[in-house]
Amino acid sequence: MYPQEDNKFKKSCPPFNWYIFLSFIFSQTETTKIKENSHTKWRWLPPIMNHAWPTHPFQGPSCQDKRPNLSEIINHGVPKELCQKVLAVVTEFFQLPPEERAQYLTKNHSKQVKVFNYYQKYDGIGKVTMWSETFSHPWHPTEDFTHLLPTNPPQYREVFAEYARAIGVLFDRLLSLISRGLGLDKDCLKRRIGEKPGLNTQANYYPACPDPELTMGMPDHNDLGSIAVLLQVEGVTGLQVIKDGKWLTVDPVPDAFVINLADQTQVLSNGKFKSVGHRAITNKLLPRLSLGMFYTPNNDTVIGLVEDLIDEENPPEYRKYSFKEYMEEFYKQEGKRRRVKEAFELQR
Ligand SMILES: O=C(O)CCC(=O)C(=O)O
Ligand SMILES: [Fe+2]
Repeated sequence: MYPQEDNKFKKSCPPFNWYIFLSFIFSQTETTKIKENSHTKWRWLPPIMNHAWPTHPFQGPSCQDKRPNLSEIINHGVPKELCQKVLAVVTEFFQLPPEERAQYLTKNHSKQVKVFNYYQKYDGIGKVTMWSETFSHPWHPTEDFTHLLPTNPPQYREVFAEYARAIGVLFDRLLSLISRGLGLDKDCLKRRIGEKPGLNTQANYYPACPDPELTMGMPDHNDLGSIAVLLQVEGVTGLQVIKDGKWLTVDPVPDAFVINLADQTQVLSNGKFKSVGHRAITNKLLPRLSLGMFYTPNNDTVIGLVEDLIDEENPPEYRKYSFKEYMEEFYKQEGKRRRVKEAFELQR
């Protein structure tokens, strides 16, 4: 697998010096803060997904989640220059002429490399469409899909492969930290997420929006897999997290990754770690780019309780399911604020 193979990268990492400096970070205000960003050359580009202009104001979805789990980490070992390079190359991709990006446009989710929007149908916000465009593809094993990735921008394949190797190392560290945080052996979570995990990236591009009140970048959701490592461009906010029923803005911190705990971590930890409810809003002045890397079980993996976490005081909260069942439930809930893991909760 990627991390073990990549000794060259490991040697270049700083010591394993984790500093989770903002656990449960929440900014003090829900106001979107926008700073001019001199490093990123943005130009306005209408999203190819959203031709229809929304006709009534966005109401804001409600969410009951009380204890989100989101952190920003620094000293993560992924070189700053590499993060900047990958953001630059993905930005360039979104700045290609729409016809060029449109070759990847699809509603078929079984496609490996695709431009799409998961949330175009969404109850509760009426006719409002999402003001975003997402480019998704696997990030490992590279030899299986690199030939499908864009050749324009020309550096895309090479930069992405280098970034994917570095993030592979990071995922191993995170999974082992979370396992140890649960009092389990360091490989436990990775083992439970299973062989041949789905390793996909999602680059989300949110063009500047003439009236952000009328639409959403990405609606309220929880990530599906185990954890997500999210890189945001500096200087443009958009990510929000729900806490005690309030949306709070997560300002990008220089050189930091946002780490979202996702649904499978909540289930496997029997509710000890919470999957975070989050969304992205748009702004009037600047486009925004975020790049998520995901680590997800494959369809055959059975997600079930970890015996060491269960006792009289902590009875199992979820029934066993295959990830295929979980994804069927996910697609069944299209158009709603998806609450997929809730469908597998055991009734008391
Ligand atoms: O743009 C963001 O910050 C959020 C992206 C996100 O939540 C996702 O890709 O699942
Ligand atoms: Fe997400």
